[in-house]
Amino acid sequence: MNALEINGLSMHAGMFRVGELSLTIAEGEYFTLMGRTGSGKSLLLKAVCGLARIETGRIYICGDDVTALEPRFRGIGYVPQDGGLFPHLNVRCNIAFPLTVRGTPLNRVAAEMAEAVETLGLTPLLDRAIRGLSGGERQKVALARALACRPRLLILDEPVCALDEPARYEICAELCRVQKKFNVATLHVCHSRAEAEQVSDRVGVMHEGQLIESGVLSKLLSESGHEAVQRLFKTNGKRLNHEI
Ligand SMILES: Nc1ncnc2c1ncn2[C@@H]1O[C@H](COP(=O)(O)OP(=O)(O)OP(=O)(O)O)[C@@H](O)[C@H]1O
Repeated sequence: MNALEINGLSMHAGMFRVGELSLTIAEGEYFTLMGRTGSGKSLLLKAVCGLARIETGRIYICGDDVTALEPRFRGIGYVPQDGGLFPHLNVRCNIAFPLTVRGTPLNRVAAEMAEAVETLGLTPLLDRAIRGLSGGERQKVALARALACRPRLLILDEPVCALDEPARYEICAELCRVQKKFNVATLHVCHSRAEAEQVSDRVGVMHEGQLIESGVLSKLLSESGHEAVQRLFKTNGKRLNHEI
């Protein structure tokens, strides 16, 4: 069974149109979505999360049709670009937040979040305020929060874009390790070929609202005849590790 299946999705925002677009991500697969700025990646993520209205198509998560479901019932762990942490809550309360809003009994919250906390080495930070954490620590907290509810699909929107290069590498290595440990299918938007090479099983390329190519990155690099794909990776490859 696929972790995510999108069939014939179309939507628009202002004058911009996405689709029709179909995509599948297998159970446990790490899928990276790339594309020039403004190609529609964030709109697609919002549609999958249930934060934007679609016009046609269906979205299935682990076989369940979630097209009409509210975001909180879709079983998605979402890490937005800026981490989206609550500055007035400490690390522990940030990670616990999705469990408490789903009504997890208070005496079960610590146990439910323990694996995510331990896997990401966050135990020493639990009582810290969000202010004062490093960028990498914030990203780990955001990731632990997304994993605490044991999502069926993890969605990461440029999760390391605010970090310097060594920190990006470290957090991406951590992402791979944690993703495998939780065996959670992952949809990760990024702009860096180096990042995609480090984490992905497969890569998809969006261009002007369409998913124009998807596959193993090395194959896309050597075999794709699509001009937009070649242009994307040519620019990206020359300035490896830099955003386009
Ligand atoms: N609410 C909106 N109203 C009008 N236009 C929108 C709206 N949201 C997005 N767009 C437009 O849709 C297009 C795609 O936006 P989107 O944010 O999905 O791009 P992206 O590929 O995620 O870009 P980036 O890599 O820069 O984050 C852009 O031209 C954007 O201006």
